[in-house]
Amino acid sequence: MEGHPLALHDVMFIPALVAQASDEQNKKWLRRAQRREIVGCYAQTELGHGSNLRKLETTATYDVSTQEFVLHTPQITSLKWWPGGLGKSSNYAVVVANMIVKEKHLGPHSFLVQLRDEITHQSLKGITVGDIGPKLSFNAIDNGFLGFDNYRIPRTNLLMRHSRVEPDGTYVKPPHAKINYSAMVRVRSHMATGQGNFLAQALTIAVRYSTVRRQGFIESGEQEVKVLDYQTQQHRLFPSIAKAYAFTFAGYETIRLYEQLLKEVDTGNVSLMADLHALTSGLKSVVTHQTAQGIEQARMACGGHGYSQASYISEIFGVAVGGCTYEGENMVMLLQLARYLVKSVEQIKAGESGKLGPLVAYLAVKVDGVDLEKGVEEYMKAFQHVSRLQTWKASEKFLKLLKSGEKREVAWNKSSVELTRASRLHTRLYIAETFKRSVQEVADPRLKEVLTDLLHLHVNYELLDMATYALEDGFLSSSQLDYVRDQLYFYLAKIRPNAVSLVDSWEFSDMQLRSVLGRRDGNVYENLVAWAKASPLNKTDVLPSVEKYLKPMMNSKL
Ligand SMILES: CCCCCCCCCCCCCCC/C=C/C(=O)SCCNC(=O)CCNC(=O)[C@H](O)C(C)(C)COP(=O)(O)OP(=O)(O)OC[C@H]1O[C@@H](n2cnc3c(N)ncnc32)[C@H](O)[C@@H]1OP(=O)(O)O
Ligand SMILES: Cc1cc2nc3c(=O)[nH]c(=O)nc-3n(C[C@H](O)[C@H](O)[C@H](O)COP(=O)(O)OP(=O)(O)OC[C@H]3O[C@@H](n4cnc5c(N)ncnc54)[C@H](O)[C@@H]3O)c2cc1C
Repeated sequence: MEGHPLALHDVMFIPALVAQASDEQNKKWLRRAQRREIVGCYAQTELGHGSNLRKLETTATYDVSTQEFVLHTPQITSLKWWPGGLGKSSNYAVVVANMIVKEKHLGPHSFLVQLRDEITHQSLKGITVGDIGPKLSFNAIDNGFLGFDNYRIPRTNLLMRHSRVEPDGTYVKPPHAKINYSAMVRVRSHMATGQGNFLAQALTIAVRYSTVRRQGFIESGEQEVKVLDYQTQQHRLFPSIAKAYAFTFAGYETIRLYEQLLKEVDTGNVSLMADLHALTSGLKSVVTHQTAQGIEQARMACGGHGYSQASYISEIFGVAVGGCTYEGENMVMLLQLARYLVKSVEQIKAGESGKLGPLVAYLAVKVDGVDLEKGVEEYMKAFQHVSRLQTWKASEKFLKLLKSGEKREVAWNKSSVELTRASRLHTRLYIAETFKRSVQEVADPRLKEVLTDLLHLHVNYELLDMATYALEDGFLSSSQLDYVRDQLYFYLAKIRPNAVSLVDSWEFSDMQLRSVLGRRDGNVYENLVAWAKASPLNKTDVLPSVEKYLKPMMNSKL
């Protein structure tokens, strides 16, 4: 859970080689990396810049006389800062640097760079490298810093699957300007399943514990109830169970799309890139934010014991919440999706709705109302409506400012809160639709019934959560919202008997969960006592600090 020093080797270093190195280069490097003869990381972010990649300061200047690139970090803010596994473990890195050839700045490109001696592991001359120190979490990963002092690498270490620099310095452009960002798109494509998994772990702990913990009464005179029987507890946990499933389904789809993209790019077809970038930018942002919220609710649902490290939920939270920042800060990524949404609106206004991709086609189709009692399809129409409403509103605001003479960037900034709202709603629609499609495809009727209950819970919870948008233009009436509320409570109660099976179906072992509260056998109290007794403070009855500090204080006559 805390990560491990080779995580980035598998998650980004190897995928960057696969996607960006040529076949010839990979004959040299990939097999060695896969056999872990060399250990690598992905070094892009700098002390001064992470989000704005065009302003990365590390330069790779081509020296035609020696056919080498000279890597250099000219000032303190140019140091690479944050890359996982960089500090101590890696001896190689895929380094993203601004490439300069014949004095022309050609933007960020990826290079394979050796950092440490393969035998002694000592850092090489011209390289400064180390660990950035303790973090909120993820402390088993050595996130690092890296500086270059005119460090030379061969020309052939530029990853050349899509763009090339010939020996004489001729630059061959990639088929798409952002193709070098593929390692990030890959991780973003995997994040929905990864985050769904974090959420699932926290929920397994909280749901299991909630069937062990008894506190208070629902009907007087009865035995104290399992806290999971309280409607508030169910409302705290069950919508997140639905989300963990929904995120996993959405993630399967984006992983498949990424694999498809890789194949298409190899045949020169880059048409999927913009769609996948927009989709994964929104998805990573919404999923990480909602996962962090869901995990924190799971912790609070465990009361005081949730705050103990014995719950392990705080560690899961610390790791998961990092996802709101890494692979693109969430606001920045929501604004990337917003660019795509605004462009879609501009297309519709220009009478080109036919050109819209399938995920945004709904933006052109107005619906006057819905009959929610007819089922999930009507909820989808309601989600489409609120997303369309907000997307148009935000886009119109931006376009109006533009028309009034504001500079594009200023108009964008003044509309950005509204734009991020549109991106979230669009992404939540996508999550609901993939959830619906995935449940429809389930063959086993008993499984399908339980998942359908979760889907119903999800759509009711979501619609209620975005109700202000739907009420704003009278699309939904307050009596329709009463219906949604009733449905929500109905499904909370319906899911209760299956709640433990739903979390057990994720099959986390006790070793994986590392939680005293979430133990499969339910023996929470005995093990909490044993866990407390094992605390380092309990190794001796009287601590040395008693003689050193407490006694002098207690005996002082002052
Ligand atoms: C098994 C798999 C993994 C499982 C993961 C599960 C979790 C498990 C945990 C494991 C360990 C944890 C790992 C943590 C690892 C973390 C790694 C990192 O964080 S790496 C660094 C990540 N950094 C970023 O994400 C930086 C964010 N910034 C950007 O991406 C860009 O700067 C930007 C997109 C914000 C802007 O880019 P820029 O070049 O400046 O764009 P322009 O303004 O010039 O142009 C915008 C234009 O380009 C299009 N665009 C941008 N990016 C892409 C892309 N990737 N693909 C396609 N198109 C792209 C964009 O849409 C715009 O198009 P336009 O038509 O002009 O609107
Ligand atoms: C756990 C962890 C692991 C990481 N691993 C790696 C790794 O392996 N390799 C690597 O290269 N990097 C890694 N990073 C770095 C990470 O990718 C960056 O921190 C991230 O992309 C955010 O960039 P930043 O730090 O520059 O944030 P900033 O951009 O400085 O964000 C600060 C604030 O400014 C806002 N902001 C910035 N730009 C805009 C804008 N255009 N519009 C509106 N608001 C804006 C943001 O929303 C945010 O609120 C890791 C980070 C973490 C936390």
